[in-house]
Amino acid sequence: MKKTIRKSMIYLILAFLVLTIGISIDGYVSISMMKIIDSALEGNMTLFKSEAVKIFILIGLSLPFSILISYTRGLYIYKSLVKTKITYMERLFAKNINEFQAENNGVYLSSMTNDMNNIEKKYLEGIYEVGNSFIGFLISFIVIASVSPWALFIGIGISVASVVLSMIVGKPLQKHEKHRAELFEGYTSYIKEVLGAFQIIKANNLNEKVKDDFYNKSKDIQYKGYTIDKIHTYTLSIQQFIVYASTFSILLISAFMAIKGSITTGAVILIINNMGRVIFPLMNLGEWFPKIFSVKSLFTKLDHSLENHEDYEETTELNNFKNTIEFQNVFFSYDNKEILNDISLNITKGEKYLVIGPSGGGKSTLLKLLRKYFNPTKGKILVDGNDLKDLKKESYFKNISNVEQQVFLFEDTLRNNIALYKDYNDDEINLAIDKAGLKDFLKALPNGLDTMIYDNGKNISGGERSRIAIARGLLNKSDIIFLDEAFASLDSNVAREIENTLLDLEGVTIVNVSHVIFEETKNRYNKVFTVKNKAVI
Ligand SMILES: Nc1ncnc2c1ncn2[C@@H]1O[C@H](COP(=O)(O)OP(=O)(O)OP(=O)(O)O)[C@@H](O)[C@H]1O
Repeated sequence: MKKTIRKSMIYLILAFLVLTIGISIDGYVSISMMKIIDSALEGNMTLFKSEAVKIFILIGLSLPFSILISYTRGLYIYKSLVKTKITYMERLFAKNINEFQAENNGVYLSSMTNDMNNIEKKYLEGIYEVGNSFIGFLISFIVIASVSPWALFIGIGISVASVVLSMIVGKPLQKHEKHRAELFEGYTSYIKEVLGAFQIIKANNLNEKVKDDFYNKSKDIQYKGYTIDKIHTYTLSIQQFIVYASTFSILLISAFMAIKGSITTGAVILIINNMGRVIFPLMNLGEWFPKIFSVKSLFTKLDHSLENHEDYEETTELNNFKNTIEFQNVFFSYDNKEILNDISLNITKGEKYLVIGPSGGGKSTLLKLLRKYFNPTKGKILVDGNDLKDLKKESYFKNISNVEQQVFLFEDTLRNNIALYKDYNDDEINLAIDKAGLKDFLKALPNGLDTMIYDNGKNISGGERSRIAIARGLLNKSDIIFLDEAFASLDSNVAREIENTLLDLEGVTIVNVSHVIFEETKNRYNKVFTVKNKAVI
């Protein structure tokens, strides 16, 4: 993820360039001020006139530059953050389905909210602030050093002490930030779960338990935040002490030098004026370095959660499914739990298959292998002679439609939910709706296909959801449709009707995992597979 941010470096360089010019103008203004004060003390009218003109020009320039400084800063943060978020999404959707499902979604939710916020507030803003401080410090330092080289030595001492201190403090902070990010993951998952289980919690009087759990989780996060803030406060106090002690040393030295006559009164005022510009950047460095270091562990965590552990290179495209899917001595285990043992079977294009068997027997697992969510632990699945493992996911997925047990509905129109954002005309959509048994449902909707579905279809019944998923599959005109308990929420007449429609589809291969079995439709399947005791009969 860090590499992504580096790609927005050009905006950072632009921002620093504008910053350097803006701060240099301020530096010139203070040198001019020194000369004007000295000209007044010496009664030198020529010097006064030339410096007065200069100072007006410089002050005139400072306005557009201060506007440009905030504009380029904003542009850098905006471009870098958008790029980081987009890269995160791209990498997230490059994850294998099985590996994504193995993780708790809370990890990703927390990364997209809390971690991204930390990257913006601590890393991106931190890098800018460090650059700003460094440039500011350097220019004020040159300005002071041009009238008093002694300040140079003291300044170097201050910088070294501040930077070393920040590095030392940065280490434990990294550990605490990493721990806080982990606590946030747990917290986000918990909130997701509690909101999802709102009805169950209310109906079973679990409010008190939820309150206690919530208290413990929030307390841990807040306490971690408090620990991190404490470390920041200690560092800042020590930094302030170092900076103040050094500042007053510079002040005393410059006053002493003025008494001795080695610098002018104007130079003393210049040093005092610029002292703030040296102090502030140093304190800023002390504040931002530890924050930047603390985010380093977040990048490692993000990269780790986005990695695919099984990094197999898929090499083959599948344009159309033409002949067969063949299981050759397939074994499959979740971790060490064996579910399928030495399965060999054939699925032929255009034929219809019913998959039945006891609960927990492995029917959905068989379907997951067919859907390429998992690869076999041993053995091969060949699609038209190509190893399914080698088929590029996108090309395989174009040929199949999945009607899942859990149907997700987007917050969008019914049309987009059925067409899944692809270009189909109303006639095609209406035909799929008819075949999926959604005609009466559509008639009753106030805006027909343009009716909005909200909040994952909370006003839509389980049966209507299944029929929307079936309509998706029919509209997609895929070569293969995989159904997993698609009829479970439908009344028997509707279920039988839709099943017949699916069985009538010519040239389309259907694999239907179902507990709902009708004797009259069962006979229409070319084969019935029973998945039981790790075998398929
Ligand atoms: N992701 C997973 N990790 C570990 N074990 C799993 C996973 N998914 C399923 N299992 C286990 O594998 C076995 C087979 O599950 P599967 O979902 O394939 O059964 P099924 O026949 O479809 O059951 P049902 O009819 O109840 O849906 C079960 O014992 C289940 O607990």
